[in-house]
Amino acid sequence: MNIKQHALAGVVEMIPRVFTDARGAFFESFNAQRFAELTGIEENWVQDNHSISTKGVLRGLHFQLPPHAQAKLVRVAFGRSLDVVVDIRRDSPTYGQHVKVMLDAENYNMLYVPRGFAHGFLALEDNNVFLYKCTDYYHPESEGGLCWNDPALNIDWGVENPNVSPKDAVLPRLADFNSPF
Ligand SMILES: Cc1cn([C@H]2C[C@H](O)[C@@H](COP(=O)(O)OP(=O)(O)O[C@H]3O[C@H](C)C(=O)[C@H](O)[C@H]3O)O2)c(=O)[nH]c1=O
Repeated sequence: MNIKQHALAGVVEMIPRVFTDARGAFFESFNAQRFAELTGIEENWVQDNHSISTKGVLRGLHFQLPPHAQAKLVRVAFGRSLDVVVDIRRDSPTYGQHVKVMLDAENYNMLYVPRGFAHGFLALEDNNVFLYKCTDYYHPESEGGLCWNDPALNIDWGVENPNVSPKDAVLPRLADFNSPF
């Protein structure tokens, strides 16, 4: 497995070692020991999520508030997604900044999203299968989010009118968000 640090401290992309043969391919999609060795990060992963989207669906930008904040390990098992992570750690020098990572099932890459970051993705193909591990359980009372097209975030999603849930359509802008991170 190779890792790539991104511009936002703590956000790490991993590309696993893939074994191919005449039958197809095999790779370890998660190995706690290898993860800790490579990233120096020790996490207790407690929940796996499986998210299926049609092309043009945008989910985000989401997070859970402390004490139920989640780190996530995200990947695409079928299709491609433009994954976006926004730094919402109030004292961070990169507060409000984002990174975009193309998660492609054919590249097998995955992304570690630490606590203190808002997360979202745009499904670029139909039957998009987005899988991710979380370090805390779903706690709906702690759900938070930011508006996907907040001009202050300046995120170029590459689309004008994604398919956004009614809940996501009314998420606040960064200026109206008082970060507890
Ligand atoms: C997240 C979650 C949702 N649900 C239920 C609640 C709703 O009845 C239904 C859909 O939930 P929601 O519309 O919040 O799903 P997404 O819009 O995909 O939310 C996720 O999208 C972005 C990309 C994230 O990073 C978060 O993990 C998460 O917020 O699943 C659960 O039962 N458990 C869960 O962990």
